[in-house]
Amino acid sequence: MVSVYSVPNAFSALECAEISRKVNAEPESEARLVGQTRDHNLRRADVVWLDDVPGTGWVMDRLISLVRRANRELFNFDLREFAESPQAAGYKAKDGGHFAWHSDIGDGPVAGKRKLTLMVQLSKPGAYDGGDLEVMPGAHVVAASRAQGSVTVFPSFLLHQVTPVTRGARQSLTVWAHGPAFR
Ligand SMILES: O=C(O)CCC(=O)C(=O)O
Ligand SMILES: [Fe+2]
Repeated sequence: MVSVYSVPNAFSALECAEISRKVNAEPESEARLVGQTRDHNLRRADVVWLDDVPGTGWVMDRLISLVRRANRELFNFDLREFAESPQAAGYKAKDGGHFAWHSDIGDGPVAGKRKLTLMVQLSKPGAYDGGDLEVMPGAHVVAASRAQGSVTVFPSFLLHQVTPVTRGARQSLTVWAHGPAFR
């Protein structure tokens, strides 16, 4: 069963650089978890919500068409909306950036409706060591492509992690598609 979908060059290097530049111009806040708590053992990252970044409407349009394509070609989930802003995350070696094993489906009214998770690699792979997004679709771990501009899509209930960044910094962009809760 294949349950991780990937698109190699969903964004060009130039587009990734433009997104990063715009995101980096905004004030970042420390990542909070579902329920608004902070737990550095679970996650250490700085986040910027894309909805707060001017001039990124085209990014959301692209993300929507990528999610639709992944859903049409592989998942066939009942998706209804994008109920949350995409989130740009920065994981820095100097801060011990990482995100331990978790599922994206939370208890809240919005996080409970997450069905697909889409991640864009904004950084060049040589900019950092570690920082691999690993997804567990079954007994084996699947590592997301590290290529800049690549997109990885997976069901939000799957366990996944970002291994600690040990050199440099990694930036990613994540968006969720929502629909009636799995049952
Ligand atoms: O940064 C990533 O690659 C994944 C982020 C993530 O898992 C999340 O925001 O829930
Ligand atoms: Fe996640």
